[in-house]
Amino acid sequence: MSKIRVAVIGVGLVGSEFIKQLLSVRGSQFQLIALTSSTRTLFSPDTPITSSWKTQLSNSTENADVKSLTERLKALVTLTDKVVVVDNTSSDDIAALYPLWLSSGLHVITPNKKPFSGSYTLYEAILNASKSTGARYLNESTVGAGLPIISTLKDLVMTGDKVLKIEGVFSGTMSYIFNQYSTGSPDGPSFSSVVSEARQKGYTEPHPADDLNGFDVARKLTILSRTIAPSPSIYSFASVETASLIPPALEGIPTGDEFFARLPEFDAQFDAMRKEAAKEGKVLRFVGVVDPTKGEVKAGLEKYPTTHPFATSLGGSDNIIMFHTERYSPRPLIVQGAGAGAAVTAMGVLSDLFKLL
Ligand SMILES: NC(=O)C1=CN([C@@H]2O[C@H](COP(=O)(O)OP(=O)(O)OC[C@H]3O[C@@H](n4cnc5c(N)ncnc54)[C@H](OP(=O)(O)O)[C@@H]3O)[C@@H](O)[C@H]2O)C=CC1
Ligand SMILES: N[C@@H](CC=O)C(=O)O
Ligand code: NA
Repeated sequence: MSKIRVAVIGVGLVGSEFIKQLLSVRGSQFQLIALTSSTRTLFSPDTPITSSWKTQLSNSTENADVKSLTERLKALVTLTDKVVVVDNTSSDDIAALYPLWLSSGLHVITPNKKPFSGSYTLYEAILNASKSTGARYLNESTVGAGLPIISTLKDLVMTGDKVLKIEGVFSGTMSYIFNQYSTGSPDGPSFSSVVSEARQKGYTEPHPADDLNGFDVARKLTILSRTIAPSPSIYSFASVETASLIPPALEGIPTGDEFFARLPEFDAQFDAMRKEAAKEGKVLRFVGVVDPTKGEVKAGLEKYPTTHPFATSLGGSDNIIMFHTERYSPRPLIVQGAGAGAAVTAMGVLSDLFKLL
């Protein structure tokens, strides 16, 4: 039986859950052979990595060295056995290695948005490297976590449907925040307290400012645009028209902890926005739009009537994504459900691994 050998890079929230789910697949053709944290590498092609992986990794004497790991992984690729790198980091340095991995015949699976939403030069290098060897990259969890968003979009495009517009709530963090914060009532919990809850629930990016500045949504919109048709017209996610929620005084704060310490200073500012929306009979929701027909890609905070589906049907970290296409018109194809959190994100990553079988 041919094998798929799996090397995991990044063993944080999603990485740990992915390992747990992977190790519980019964009768598996998958063999976990390597782990890399930001400080340690464990390369173990012969001795199984087990549910005691944390101890195995911390007992490893090898410092983290992804380039040297890459060389060893390359040597394991055969005509029948695949080797896949699962990147569970949010690192740009790791993203820069995708062309090397793919051109070395290593498949790549990831929830990391950075490789696909950064510079078009990197994105093009990823596409070309994948084409040159046939090694695949799969990134379902980059948009809507485990929800079938990328696979649905690929199916629509591949079968000749024309995408007219994709719109929705693309951020689990923003969804959670505004579902709790803006319910149509002028009062409620403080803004900083609900952001803090979103972080505790594992919905936020490693630095929560990356959610609140809208960049996470801008990255997802870039990925969707490029999945419809690769084009340098969005040179990077920074070209997306994005309305940040970060008060100017908190821009550029280096750590999440410092950011949280100062966020309560701005609760009154957010409260005024909530009150204004409630006065109009509306709620606040952070939405994104990709409109290939108008060439428009944008993300920002909008007001919706309390009867709108974005107000009535979302709870928790739900994403809702509406695909308006030639075939799905005038009523869109809609995907909805939890769009952040370790369990559903790791499930999306594992489902990509099954696609390699
Ligand atoms: N949480 C969620 O709901 C979702 C997350 N994602 C994506 O999943 C990815 C992981 O998120 P999450 O698990 O929440 O974040 P975490 O911060 O919990 O995990 C990221 C891990 O990557 C490690 N890391 C960073 N750089 C390197 C490196 N160069 N080599 C090896 N390891 C490294 C970090 O180690 P250290 O802490 O030591 O720096 C950390 O353990 C991100 O790209 C995120 O955008 C996607 C969808 C949903
Ligand atoms: N921080 C992101 C995680 C998933 O992509 C979000 O809140 O949606
Ligand atoms: Na998804």
